[in-house]
Amino acid sequence: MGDKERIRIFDTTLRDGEQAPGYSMNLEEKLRIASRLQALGVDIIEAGFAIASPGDFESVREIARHVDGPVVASLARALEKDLDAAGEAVKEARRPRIHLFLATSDLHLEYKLKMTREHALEQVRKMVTYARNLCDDIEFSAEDASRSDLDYLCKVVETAIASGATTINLPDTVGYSLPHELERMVRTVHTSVPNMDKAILSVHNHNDLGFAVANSLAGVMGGARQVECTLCGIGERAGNASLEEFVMAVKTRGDVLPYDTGIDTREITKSARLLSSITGVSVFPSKAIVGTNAFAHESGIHQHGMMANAKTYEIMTPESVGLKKTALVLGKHSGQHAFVKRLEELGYSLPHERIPALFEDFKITADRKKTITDRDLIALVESSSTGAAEIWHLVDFVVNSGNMITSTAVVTLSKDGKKYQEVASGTGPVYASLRAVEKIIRHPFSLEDYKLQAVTEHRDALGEVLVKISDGEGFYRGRGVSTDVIEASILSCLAAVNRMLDNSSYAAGQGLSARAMSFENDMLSSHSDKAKDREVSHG
Ligand SMILES: CC(=O)SCCNC(=O)CCNC(=O)[C@H](O)C(C)(C)COP(=O)(O)OP(=O)(O)OC[C@H]1O[C@@H](n2cnc3c(N)ncnc32)[C@H](O)[C@@H]1OP(=O)(O)O
Ligand SMILES: CC(C)C(=O)C(=O)O
Repeated sequence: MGDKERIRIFDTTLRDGEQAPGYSMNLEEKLRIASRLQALGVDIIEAGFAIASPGDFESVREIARHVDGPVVASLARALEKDLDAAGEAVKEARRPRIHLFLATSDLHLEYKLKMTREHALEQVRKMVTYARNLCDDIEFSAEDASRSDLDYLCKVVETAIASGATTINLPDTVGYSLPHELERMVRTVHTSVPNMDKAILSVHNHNDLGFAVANSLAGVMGGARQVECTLCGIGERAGNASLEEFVMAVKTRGDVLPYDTGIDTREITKSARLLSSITGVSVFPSKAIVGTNAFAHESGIHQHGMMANAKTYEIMTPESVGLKKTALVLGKHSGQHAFVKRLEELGYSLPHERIPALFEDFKITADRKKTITDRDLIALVESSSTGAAEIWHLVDFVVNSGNMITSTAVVTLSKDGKKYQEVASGTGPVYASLRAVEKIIRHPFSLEDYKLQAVTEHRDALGEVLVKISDGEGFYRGRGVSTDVIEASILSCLAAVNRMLDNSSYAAGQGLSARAMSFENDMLSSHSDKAKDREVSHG
């Protein structure tokens, strides 16, 4: 680390970040973010824009009072009243800073500020001098620097430093620069402003074209030693450079980037989560570093590689950003290696020969559901066949139902490789389907109990149906699981039917239905007993 140059991290989550619609925070929330930023190890916290409102002033002042370590800054226009407010708000900070700005591009000067270049230069001289009399640490930003005439920009920077600025910030205010242009601007200011050695050069990049982090790295290569950024990249319009992306780029590519930051990267995830919980805005799942997918793998080939060596598909460890571990998410792209591993983690060491069928069921479920949770897997394993002979199988079904019509169901089952189809109607689609089953199997039964419940959360949850049927000889239970409740109902009914028919042939030999009865007794005495439950499941 010794030969690496230190880049200061200037966090503006509470100022530029808060300027994004939907990200307003109250005093208590800002204090929580500020103390998180302190734990993260940022060098400067821009706490707000003191003149903007009494609430903003109060927030800056309270953060200045509470923060211990980082510099606390307030933004100000190049106006005495703004500088007075900013100076007053940060004065109790252990390390206060006033950050004033004035635009330098002809576009902003002519249309927005209605100033000539000369007038603006004089205003910079006067206002930086004024600010320096209020505070020793003065940052001057040349707003819209990247669209400013470069010679004029250099003159403004020289004047600001001569008037007492200790940090010079060159914003790409509208995210217009390409990385090589940004680097060139910073390098030109760095090498041609005569008194540049008396101030630190800084960059502040917006993300309108998605270059904010790339431009920040380019700025550093051009000579900047302060980078302005925000948690999760929030900020005006498309946002600012994201703190976590810049910091992790510097850390991860330390082989070619001879820089270092003071950030404790293990605090990153916690910080992003706090921001999200305070603002109520969730992080885009694919967001680099802090998105829920940033350390998650769903495809079989990647999961297999990850199980062999995590470096195959991860360039940084989840622990390095404060995450516990990589997530191997099971979905339709997953393979058997990850599937078996997850089952083992859930406590299922299944015989080898059961895996292909289970995996096939898993793929069918995964085609229907967006993600497969642990509860889905448990439901799949638990509902796989282990008990009664599989006499009848579901081939397909169609139901026609509505609140103004009688429900009808067309069900096709197979037995010994032959298909059988029946149509039935009923007061609801489940009833109609079960009647069609009854017609096909030609063995009357009554439905004694029916329970439907979601086994997993979310709208695409697996539904579990538990039925109890009776043929007058005994009671038989069945369980079915599917994302479709009608299908789950038919499957549960078939599980019970197969049990019933299996038992009938047994009973025909024995002359009684003792097995069914004793099973029923078991079920009644231990309703939640998984082993019994498995005994009647349909495969
Ligand atoms: C690039 C950036 O992110 S800059 C920061 C942007 N953030 C914000 O604007 C959030 C906080 N802002 C506010 O609360 C308000 O805009 C205030 C309190 C600062 C000013 O409000 P108002 O006095 O009502 O002015 P308003 O916002 O309508 O217009 C901006 C005024 O500031 C002037 N101005 C803009 N930038 C500067 C500057 N750097 N130095 C001096 N004056 C400036 C404009 O010319 C305009 O002046 P005018 O009122 O004489 O025409
Ligand atoms: C005030 C400056 C730093 C700014 O936010 C910008 O130019 O985007």
